[in-house]
Amino acid sequence: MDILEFNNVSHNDILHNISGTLRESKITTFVGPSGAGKTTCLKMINGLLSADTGEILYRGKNIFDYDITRLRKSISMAFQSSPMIDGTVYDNLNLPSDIHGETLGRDRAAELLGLVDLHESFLDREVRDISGGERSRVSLARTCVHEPEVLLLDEITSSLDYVLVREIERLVQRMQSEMDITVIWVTHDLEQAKRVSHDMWFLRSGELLEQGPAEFIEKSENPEIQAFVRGEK
Ligand SMILES: Nc1ncnc2c1ncn2[C@@H]1O[C@H](COP(=O)(O)OP(=O)(O)OP(=O)(O)O)[C@@H](O)[C@H]1O
Repeated sequence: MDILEFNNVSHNDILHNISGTLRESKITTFVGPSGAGKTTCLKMINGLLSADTGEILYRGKNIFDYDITRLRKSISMAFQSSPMIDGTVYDNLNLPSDIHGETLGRDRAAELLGLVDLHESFLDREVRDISGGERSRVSLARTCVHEPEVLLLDEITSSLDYVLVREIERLVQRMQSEMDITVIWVTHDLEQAKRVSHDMWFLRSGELLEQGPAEFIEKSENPEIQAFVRGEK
């Protein structure tokens, strides 16, 4: 079943008539060369950017017909380089609640760390003292505070070395299946996309050239996609 649908979505000069669907409880990666519009598409899904024309449907309803606060609880986003505030891991996990005038319980915070295989003793660690891999885990835990249905991930492994990249990929795959959530993951790394994707969207110059089960990327007859797969663009 499709959980999200783009209908002829355009945004400034960046996206042009994007129409496509995203399946529920799957990992879909947005791939394509730099400047293709991958991050812009992602930001449109939770209303950080709006369409000039066209619409995005979430469970059949225009995303702007939802209360934006509730939408962002259901559709949560983790950013490149895992931005954090100064303070402890707990302070950072508490941020999404704090924004809504709530406070995250310590037990729930410890549970969230468990989800990403970090011991609860991390709650009182200063974020400036934790490693890059731990930081990525905390960032992922933070996206889960409000038990989202959809996780939007923007290049979350780009600053990590290869071993950590694989660890985070396995963690996201496990989170996806254990929590039965939908993951939409922007990556410029085709090998990563091939490892983690059920489905892919291939974007280039603000257009969605092809979409579907991940295998299409190897079989596509589109010369632009073939060139990308060969590493030429
Ligand atoms: N706020 C903005 N104002 C003007 N142009 C923008 C803005 N944000 C993005 N762009 C442009 O839109 C295009 C698409 O950007 P976007 O970040 O969505 O691409 P991307 O596929 O995620 O690229 P990358 O892999 O390099 O991050 C780029 O040419 C970028 O310079």
